[in-house]
Amino acid sequence: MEARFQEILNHIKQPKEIRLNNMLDPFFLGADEEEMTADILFCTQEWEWNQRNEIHGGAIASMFDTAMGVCAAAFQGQGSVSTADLQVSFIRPFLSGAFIFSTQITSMGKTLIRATCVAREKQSGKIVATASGTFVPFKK
Ligand SMILES: CCCCCCCCCCCCCCCC(=O)SCCNC(=O)CCNC(=O)[C@H](O)C(C)(C)COP(=O)(O)OP(=O)(O)OC[C@H]1O[C@@H](n2cnc3c(N)ncnc32)[C@H](O)[C@@H]1OP(=O)(O)O
Repeated sequence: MEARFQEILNHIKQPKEIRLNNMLDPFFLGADEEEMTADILFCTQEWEWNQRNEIHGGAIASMFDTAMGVCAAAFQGQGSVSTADLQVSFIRPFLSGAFIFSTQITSMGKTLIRATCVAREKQSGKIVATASGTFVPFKK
């Protein structure tokens, strides 16, 4: 399973062009195949800041999209996924540093993959945001 995650992350980090997934720079920490859970680390960057020097909510939503999308693609075994919906709760500001996004694939259906994700500040372990999303195997 680790090889599959690395394959996906290498794939999204490879392009020389500027791409959002690439710029967010996700780092794989570990996965449990039976539980369909995985941890992905994001280290915040200055371009993600809002005017108050917090991480912009859109960047946080993108981290959730990438974390859960990578997990959905990894646990489905092959191919990519499209995001059908994404719901985010912003609990505490992302001030700086590193954040661990722990995804759980809650349902691997025939047509829909459902996931939840909890983001914690790495240093304190405090929950800073939560999300849920629905993903669809990419057909084209
Ligand atoms: C080596 C390893 C490799 C593996 C590599 C894994 C990488 C893994 C990374 C995961 C990490 C990233 C995660 C972020 C992922 C996102 O950023 S995805 C971007 C945001 N999401 C979207 O844009 C999804 C847009 N929505 C849709 O495509 C569809 O609504 C859904 C979600 C597939 C659901 O399908 P559906 O309900 O059956 O709808 P469907 O009728 O198929 O499509 C609706 C319309 O969209 C059109 N459409 C659908 N897809 C397309 C398309 N691609 N082009 C043009 N039109 C399209 C259809 O033609 C249709 O248009 P009309 O015929 O009505 O005019």
